[in-house]
Amino acid sequence: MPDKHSNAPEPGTKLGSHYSRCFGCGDDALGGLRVSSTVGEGLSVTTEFTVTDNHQGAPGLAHGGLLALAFDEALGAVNWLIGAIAVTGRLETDYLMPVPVGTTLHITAQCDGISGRKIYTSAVGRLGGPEGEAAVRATAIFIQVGVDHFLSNGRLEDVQEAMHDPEQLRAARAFEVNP
Ligand SMILES: CCCCCCCCCCCC(=O)SCCNC(=O)CCNC(=O)[C@H](O)C(C)(C)COP(=O)(O)OP(=O)(O)OC[C@H]1O[C@@H](n2cnc3c(N)ncnc32)[C@H](O)[C@@H]1OP(=O)(O)O
Repeated sequence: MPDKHSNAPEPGTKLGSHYSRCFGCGDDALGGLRVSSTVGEGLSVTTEFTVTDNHQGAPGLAHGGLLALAFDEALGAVNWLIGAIAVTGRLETDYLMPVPVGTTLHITAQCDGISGRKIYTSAVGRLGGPEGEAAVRATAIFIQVGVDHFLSNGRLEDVQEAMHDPEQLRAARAFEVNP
């Protein structure tokens, strides 16, 4: 298990978006999920995702791919706690119960360990409250990368815009512990 970084936010702290145009957590992504995560105990976060009319796959039920997105965000937020910049290498989801429109999925995500650049994480999403019945479970492996991953692979205009965005710079500073 990695140590929690000494600069990691305290439990109860709401984590911001890592990028304003992120479809999972950004405020500027049209139709995006806009989920936000809160620091939990140890190396964990909690994330709530409320299913709306726009998130349907089958009539009245959440689309599994969008649920996977919410889990990708929640699991990825764990990386803030260890000061790691990382991208999703593998994401596995188990759908245990249908998730109806109008319900809120209460997700708890945690770090399970690291090995080299790999960060192993897992999460459970419950309905009806944080102690409710488990509806979705997920595991993910994130791979630590350097900032050059985004500079080399991202679209230049987006990278440049992000580099001039004070909010984005604030998010990037949170990762400076492991540039
Ligand atoms: C500024 C603030 C911004 C902050 C920005 C925060 C961004 C969050 C974004 C939100 C989350 C996303 O959507 S991320 C977007 C979706 N994901 C991606 O686009 C990733 C695309 N894939 C890649 O770019 C690449 O394949 C990488 C970087 C993941 C790995 O390439 P690499 O760097 O050459 O590393 P490589 O040597 O192959 O692998 C290193 C180790 O990881 C393992 N590994 C590699 N890929 C996988 C995999 N898919 N599943 C399992 N394990 C894997 C290898 O076995 C190896 O283990 P061992 O031999 O050492 O044991």
